[in-house]
Amino acid sequence: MSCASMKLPLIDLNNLGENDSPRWESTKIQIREALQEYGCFEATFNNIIPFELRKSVGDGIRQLFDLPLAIKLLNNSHKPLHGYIGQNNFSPLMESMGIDGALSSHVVDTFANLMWPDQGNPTFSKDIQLYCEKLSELDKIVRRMVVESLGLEKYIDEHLNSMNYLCRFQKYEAPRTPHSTLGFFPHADKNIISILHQLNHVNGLQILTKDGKTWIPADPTSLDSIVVMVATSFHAWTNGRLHAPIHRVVVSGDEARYTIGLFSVPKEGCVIKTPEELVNKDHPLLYKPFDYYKFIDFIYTDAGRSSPDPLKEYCGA
Ligand SMILES: O=C(O)CCC(=O)C(=O)O
Ligand SMILES: [Fe+2]
Repeated sequence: MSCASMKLPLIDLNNLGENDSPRWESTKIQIREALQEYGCFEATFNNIIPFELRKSVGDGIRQLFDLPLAIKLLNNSHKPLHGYIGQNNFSPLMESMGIDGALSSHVVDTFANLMWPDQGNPTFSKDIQLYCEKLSELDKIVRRMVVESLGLEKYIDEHLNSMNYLCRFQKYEAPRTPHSTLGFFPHADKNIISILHQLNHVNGLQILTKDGKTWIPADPTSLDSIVVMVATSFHAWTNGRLHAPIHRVVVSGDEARYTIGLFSVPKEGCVIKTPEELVNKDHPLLYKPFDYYKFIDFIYTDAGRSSPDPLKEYCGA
């Protein structure tokens, strides 16, 4: 069932101050609780992403999806889910594109030159870089707080340095029917942390509660707010202390939905290994160390596709 009256925890991340300040410490507790119980929260972060930047990013992404299909198909990648996805059988209303390594100006310029071959798109490049830079700060704050809250300060640098950032843009075509239609099938993300930002007024993201009974609408309180979500590999690293929620997108009406996501993804060759400090009698080891991209390859095998819990299937302890 879907429950319109339930809401995600709302956490204000403006003016956090230094590590160890009272605001930092109290926010850390809120984040840890939200990620344990819901696997996600809604963050207000409006001092960090100016209104003009959000608007300009939104305009750029509309222009991007309006490009001819032959151009959009040039956004390809050998990694699954990193390049263009057209209206596929699983999610026919969705179209999605990605920039792998979006904090590098060279990477973003290369993408823009591919999409707009005449003269690139300097506004788009500048906006996306700045935007990803800002959202990556948010990702780092959240990961630092989680690691601190687990008493694992000594792992912070290693943890912060072992990630790349994948930026993805999503468009969900308006179904133009009165009833709700699935825009993105139910799934848990596989990476570390996903940050999702809805760019227009068309809602649709829903998060399944931990007990699997209720879909909570993640409708943003304001267009400045952002959803921060735990993905499977972070759930594994924390030995199950953080929940990686199943989520889906359901759309209705006559207007397309646009979103942008920034995903922290382990670097190539990175092995996810639960720190020994998190394993004890009450918390037996859930997953053996695994190579992130080998796990992703497994998901696309027959065994991976048919498993309700592919990580457990792949490397359950
Ligand atoms: O577009 C959205 O709101 C959700 C996208 C999503 O779940 C994903 O890209 O993994
Ligand atoms: Fe997702």
